[in-house]
Amino acid sequence: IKPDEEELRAALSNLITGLTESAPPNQASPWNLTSYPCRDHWDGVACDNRNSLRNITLDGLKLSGNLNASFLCDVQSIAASLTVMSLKDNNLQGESLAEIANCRQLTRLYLGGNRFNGSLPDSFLRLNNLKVLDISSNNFSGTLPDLSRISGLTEFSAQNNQLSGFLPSFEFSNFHTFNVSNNNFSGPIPSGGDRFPASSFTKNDQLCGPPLPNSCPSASSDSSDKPKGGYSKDEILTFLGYFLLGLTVLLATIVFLCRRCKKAEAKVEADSRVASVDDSISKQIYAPSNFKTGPVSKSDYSTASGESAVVPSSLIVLSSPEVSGIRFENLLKAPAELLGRGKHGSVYKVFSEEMGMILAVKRIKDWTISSYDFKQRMRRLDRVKHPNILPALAFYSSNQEKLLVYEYLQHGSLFNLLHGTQMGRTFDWSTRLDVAASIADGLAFMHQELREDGIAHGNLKSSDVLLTQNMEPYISEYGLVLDSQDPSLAGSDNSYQGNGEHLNRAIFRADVYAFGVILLELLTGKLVQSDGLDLASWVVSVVREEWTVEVFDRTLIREGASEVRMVNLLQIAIKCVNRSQEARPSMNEIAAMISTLKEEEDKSMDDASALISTSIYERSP
Ligand SMILES: Nc1ncnc2c1ncn2[C@@H]1O[C@H](COP(=O)(O)OP(=O)(O)OP(=O)(O)O)[C@@H](O)[C@H]1O
Repeated sequence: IKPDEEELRAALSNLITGLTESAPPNQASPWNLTSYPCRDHWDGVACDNRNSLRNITLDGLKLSGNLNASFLCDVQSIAASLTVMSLKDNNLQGESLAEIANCRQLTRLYLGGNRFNGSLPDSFLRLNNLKVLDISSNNFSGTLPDLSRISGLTEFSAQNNQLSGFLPSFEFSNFHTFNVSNNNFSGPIPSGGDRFPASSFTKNDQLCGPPLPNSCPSASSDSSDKPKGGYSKDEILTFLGYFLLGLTVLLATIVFLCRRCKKAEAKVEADSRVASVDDSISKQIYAPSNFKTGPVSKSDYSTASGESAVVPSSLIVLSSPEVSGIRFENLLKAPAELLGRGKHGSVYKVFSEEMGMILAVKRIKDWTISSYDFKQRMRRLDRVKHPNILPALAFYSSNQEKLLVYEYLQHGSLFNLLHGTQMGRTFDWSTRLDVAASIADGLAFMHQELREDGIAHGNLKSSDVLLTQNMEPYISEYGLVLDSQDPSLAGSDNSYQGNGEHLNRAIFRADVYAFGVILLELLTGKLVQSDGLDLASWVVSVVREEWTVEVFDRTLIREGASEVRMVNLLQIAIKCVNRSQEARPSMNEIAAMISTLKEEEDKSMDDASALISTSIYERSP
């Protein structure tokens, strides 16, 4: 028995004990808690071949009491694998469902037909793999979090609750089931809602617009808006418009005048700050190192390293409240550890006492970008956020030096997981597929948003994919340096070929190549370059010889992962590493292909779990 299954048994025992405490004796636990959940096939429990929990189905078992989701979702091995949780038609209650959000792999969550109350936790927005959410027939109240942000949601059932407020602006065309009837929702139904019948929205007194028969009151038409002897809504809006216009002009003038004053002041202040920062740097460089770990000297990431540093600016904090007020000088003083030295610079783990947090500081060397362009680029990147892209918290730029500050993610990179320490984590097929899908989503999103700016990742490798405890990937260092393993992009001098539109396209297609290499690493478990082995050419040649199965990671074969879907993913990878850029698909196309594969995988797991649930009902009296 793997230690994980012990852990799983303990978690499920805690869960079920809490929910059956007040049940009559014949309603006690459906499980024999001295046996093992996966090996002994507990009713309603579906595991994969590695004995990790995939689905838990406890519908209609008269369970009661407070659901404590942390028993399951705070256990890393469970959170990393659980995709379906179904607790329908019991007597469960409890306001604190927030911990369910730690089960980040959930695709289907059924809580309908219970007595849950309070508002739906905002933390549910973190469940970005969710496809089905059923909270119907409970006592939920308050407004809904903006569930329209969960882009994969296709079924939402929330009828028969006391939910109120406006409906989030759902993209209804993605949904095949939608029901919010019999609540207290108000305001207009977002556009596209008329794909569903009125019965999906009825019994919400204040809800209006198609498909409901009552149209929404128009802001301007109704003359009864005009109170006796007063002003109509139109008139009030016009006055308000003039007033705001006047206010804007006034504010703009004040801001303009202040800026002029500040510029003059800043010049004086900058001179003194430069002097003081220079002073602190030179003191530190020549002082003995106070780093706690690692053979790092501060000059490794300070600006000076022998140049009599001219520091034109302090650290620029981006839109991160966590690090506001951070100072470059204090970063230099903090204890640091060298994490790695790459082609383009080094990364340090820095403990910032000032912030009370651990940071990863990347020092980029020899990037010829001007300070101005660098700042523009960083600010542009800061405006594009995706849950799988690690944002920079702050940066520093001088002519000699560029520093980037990120949150330090302690659970290591995809590279470490595949080729180094696994830190007790399993990395089964479906988790690999999830990781691939999330990276593809993140890249597709960034490519779409930053296409016109010509900012691709530029240097994607499995060491840039950092994982959280729940195996959620974050791509770091997006948009920092132009470099690529893509053989079709680099010229003999490693410079980029072409110009204008062609170059722009090539830069994005180079990311596609790099992503293909990551897929190959996930599938083969092999290093990109080990003893001269070029992974992409090796895989292509093996496949050409029709020995496809030979390429897959043996642990995947042992696990019994679906060969069909592994081959499908391999085909996508091979398209990505095509030597001709033009023949490669776009990241959007790739993300869609992988998402379809993931759906097939989830469906096959659901079918397995449906078989198990059927057997529960067959066995119950
Ligand atoms: N935010 C972070 N949190 C934790 N570890 C990080 C973070 N950023 C980078 N690392 C780790 O630091 C190490 C060095 O990173 P770096 O990006 O310099 O390596 P590289 O990708 O091999 O180099 P280069 O990008 O310069 O070619 C890698 O192991 C990486 O996983």
